[in-house]
Amino acid sequence: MRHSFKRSRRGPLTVAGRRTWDESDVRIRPNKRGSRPRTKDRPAHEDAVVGRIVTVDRGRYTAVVDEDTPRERTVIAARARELRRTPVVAGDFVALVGDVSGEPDTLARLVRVEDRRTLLRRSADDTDPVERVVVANADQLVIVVAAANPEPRTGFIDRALVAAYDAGISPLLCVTKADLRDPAELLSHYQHLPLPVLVSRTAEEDATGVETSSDEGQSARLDVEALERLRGYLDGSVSVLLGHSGVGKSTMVNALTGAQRATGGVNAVTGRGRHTSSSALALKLSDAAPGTWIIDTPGIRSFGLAHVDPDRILAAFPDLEPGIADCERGCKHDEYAVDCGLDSWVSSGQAGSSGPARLASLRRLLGTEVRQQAKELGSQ
Ligand SMILES: Nc1nc2c(ncn2[C@@H]2O[C@H](COP(=O)(O)OP(=O)(O)OP(=O)(O)O)[C@@H](O)[C@H]2O)c(=O)[nH]1
Ligand SMILES: [Zn+2]
Repeated sequence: MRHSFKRSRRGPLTVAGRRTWDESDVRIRPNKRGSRPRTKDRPAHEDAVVGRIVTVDRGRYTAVVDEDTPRERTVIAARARELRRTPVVAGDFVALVGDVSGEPDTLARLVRVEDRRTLLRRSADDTDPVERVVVANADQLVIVVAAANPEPRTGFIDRALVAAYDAGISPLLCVTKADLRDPAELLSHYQHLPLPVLVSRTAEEDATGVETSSDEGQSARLDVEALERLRGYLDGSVSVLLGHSGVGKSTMVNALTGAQRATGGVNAVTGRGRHTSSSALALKLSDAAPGTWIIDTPGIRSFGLAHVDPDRILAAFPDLEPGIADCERGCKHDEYAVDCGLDSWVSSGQAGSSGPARLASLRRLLGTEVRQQAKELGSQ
């Protein structure tokens, strides 16, 4: 401990080469799914271990190190002074020095944040250009809505989709409570989007179900087929779950993770009975491939989109994207755009028979920022 403390006085300032990082300085390096961030070319802290941040709470960073080895353990760390302006979020890979034993009452020092594959972020609201980092290194954004109770909001889904496409994260729509209402009408809005859909429901009496319960202890029996399909999508990836209160998120997460949240794992270490903070929490999926995590985001309810670049949304529509070749510089390609190349691209049939519907869907997303001034995610 003393050794590493001394190092902090001289060494780690070379890590960043500058002292005034802010969130926009964080580099994002697109990378193949599943590969670990590179640690070479980094002279400082050769003795550091790299861990995955599972949650952040009041200046304490909880990381899992030696993941999927017999020495896997949870280490609590404090951020080194020179990183005090660097955002560190669930899903980040970080370098830890000092006491990394993970024993009770030990505290490691977090000295470096590795390059990120993806970064899910939001503006404070549509008019505030300051970006907030939400979750790092996610492969997938699972947008959870209920077919009914609470009523699904297409505005919420659209905003989440835009945030996902912008971040280069694949979205997945998960509709729960299909036993209460047929979600067909809701889903018709999304049939022309690059968006896999999963429908979940409680099990019929004579069907196989998975016994689970919500964080509030309400028990439910979920249809096993839907749950297994979801598990198939999650397997091998890091997935962020996003959804309003009451949609059945914790019921599902507990079914998938064996309720680590309530009984052990991370929280045995943080000393709390269950995760109560509003920050994101990464949980390992039980019986899944190494590297399968879901990150629950209980506190994230607004998704300001001021930072979004329309071209990044377009990238999610490869059949339409070539159409912008003839657009004028700065064309927003939205419904108000004049002489947008997408119109002729689609009307000349180059995007196929579903082209017009796809373009309408794309434009709905591109207009999301303009259309919705509300801060609250899903309030329209
Ligand atoms: N009918 C029906 N009810 C469900 C289903 N899934 C969950 N529920 C119930 O919906 C209620 C809310 O579920 P939760 O899991 O607490 O929802 P949540 O999204 O985690 O909500 P917060 O914990 O407030 O964030 C509970 O009473 C569940 O038992 C479902 O597929 N069908
Ligand atoms: Zn255009």
